[in-house]
Amino acid sequence: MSAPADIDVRPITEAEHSEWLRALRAGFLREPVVSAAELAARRGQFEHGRFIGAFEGDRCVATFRSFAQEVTAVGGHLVAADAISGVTVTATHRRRGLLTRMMNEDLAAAKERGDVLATLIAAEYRIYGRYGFGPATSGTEWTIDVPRAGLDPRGPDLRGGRIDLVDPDEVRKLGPELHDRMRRATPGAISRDEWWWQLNTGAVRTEPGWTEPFFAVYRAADGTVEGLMAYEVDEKWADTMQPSNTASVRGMIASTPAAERVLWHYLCSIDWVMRVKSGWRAPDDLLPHLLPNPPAARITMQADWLWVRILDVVRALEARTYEGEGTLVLEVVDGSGTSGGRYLLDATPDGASCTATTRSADLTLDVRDLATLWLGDESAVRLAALGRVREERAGAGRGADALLRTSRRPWCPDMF
Ligand SMILES: CC(=O)SCCNC(=O)CCNC(=O)[C@H](O)C(C)(C)COP(=O)(O)OP(=O)(O)OC[C@H]1O[C@@H](n2cnc3c(N)ncnc32)[C@H](O)[C@@H]1OP(=O)(O)O
Repeated sequence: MSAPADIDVRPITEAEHSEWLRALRAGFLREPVVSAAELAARRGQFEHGRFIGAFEGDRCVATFRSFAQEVTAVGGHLVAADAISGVTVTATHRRRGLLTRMMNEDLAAAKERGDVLATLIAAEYRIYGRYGFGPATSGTEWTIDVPRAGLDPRGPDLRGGRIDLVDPDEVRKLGPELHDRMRRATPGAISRDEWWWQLNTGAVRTEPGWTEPFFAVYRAADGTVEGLMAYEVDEKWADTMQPSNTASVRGMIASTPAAERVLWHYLCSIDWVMRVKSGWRAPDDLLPHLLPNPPAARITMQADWLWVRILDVVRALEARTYEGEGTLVLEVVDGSGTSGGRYLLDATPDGASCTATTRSADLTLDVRDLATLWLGDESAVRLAALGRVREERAGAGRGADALLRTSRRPWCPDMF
C-alpha cells in the first residue's frame, strides 16, 4: 500500500482520458473496460483542467471532474456554479484522503474563478457534508395505478392545443428553448448544455443498449411549445392476455401547469398502459392532484437530490429574491475558511443587500446548513430543533423562515 504522498493528484491530459474513464468505471463498480465508442462519445465532454485524476505511476486510482453550470436561485436569477461529478476512489485506495485532496483543490479553484456555489448529486448522504455541502432540493417518484386514477380514458382536453410524437432531432431543436423558460421559473433547476441534449436523445451514446424513448410535445393553442415528455413503455401481458404495461417517464418539463395536466393525462390514457412511473419530480409536484383520485399515485422513491456548497455568501444571498422585508444577522461557520464570517442580510421584495457586519448575530449556523436553507426548502426552526442552527435571539429562526422559505419547493430535474 503506497502512502498518499506517492500518489499524484493532478489534471489529466486528453491522452489520459481513457485510463481516467477506466478508473471511473471501476470506482462505480462497472466493468472496467472502456470501448472505443465510449471514448469517442465522451470526448465531447472533456475539458482541460477540470478532469482531475490521482495517479500511482501510470495507473489512475481516483477520478473527479467539474464543469460550469448555472443554478436558478429563488426569483429566477442564474447563479454561476462549479458542478462536481464523476467522483470515485478505487476500492484499493479508499479512505486515504484522496477524495479530500481532490475536493479541496477543486473548491479552491472554483472560489478563485469566482463561482458562487459548488453543486453535486450525492451517491451517499454521508460523504459531502464535511466539505460544506448541504442537501438543497429533493426528488420524488410516483407510480400511478392508472385504472384507479379516475381520469377520462378518452384522453385530455387539449384546450385548442395539440400533442405530437417527435423525433430526436426535433427535440434537440425545440427542447433547449422550452427548458430555458422552465428553468428560469424553477429555483434549483440547472443549465443543460448541448452535450446533455445529445446524450439524452441518442445522438451520442456512451453505453451500448440505448433505446429511443417516445418524445411527446405539447403545443398550446397559439403554437407555443409548453411541454416535453420522454417516456418508454415495457411490454407485459397478464395471464388472461390483458395488457399490463408500465410507462416510465425519463423526463418531463413544462412551462405551464396546463401542459403538465395535458401530458400526464395523455400518458395515463394510452391504451395498454396500466401503470405510470413519473421519474424524479419535485416533492410538491402537481401530479398527484391532477388525478381525480390522488391516492392512485403512490410515492415509490424519495431522496435528497441537488447538494449545494456556498462559496460566496454575499453573492448567494443577494442573488435570490425575498417575499418579505427584514434583516437577519448570520454567523456562518466554515471550517475550511472559505465562506465563514458574520453577514447582515437586509431583504425587501424589491431587492436585498448582504454585507459583512460586526452586529450581534441572530443565528449561528454551519455553511452547509445555510446551503440547505438557501433555496427555501428547509426551515431554520426545524434545524434549530435538530441542534444544527443556534438561535442567538429568541424567535430568530421564525424570522429567518419568514424571509427564506418559498411558496413552491425547489426542484432540480436533472442528474449529472
Ligand atoms: C458527485 C459524485 O460523483 S457522487 C459519487 C461518489 N462516489 C462513490 O460513491 C463511488 C464509491 N465510493 C468511492 O469512490 C469513495 O469511497 C469515495 C469517493 C466516496 C470516498 O473517497 P475516499 O478517498 O475514501 O475519501 P477520503 O479518504 O478523502 O475520506 C474523507 C472522509 O470522508 C469519509 N467518507 C468517505 N466516504 C464515505 C462514505 N461513503 N460514507 C461515510 N463517510 C465517508 C471518510 O471516512 C473520511 O472521514 P474522516 O476524515 O473522518 O476519516
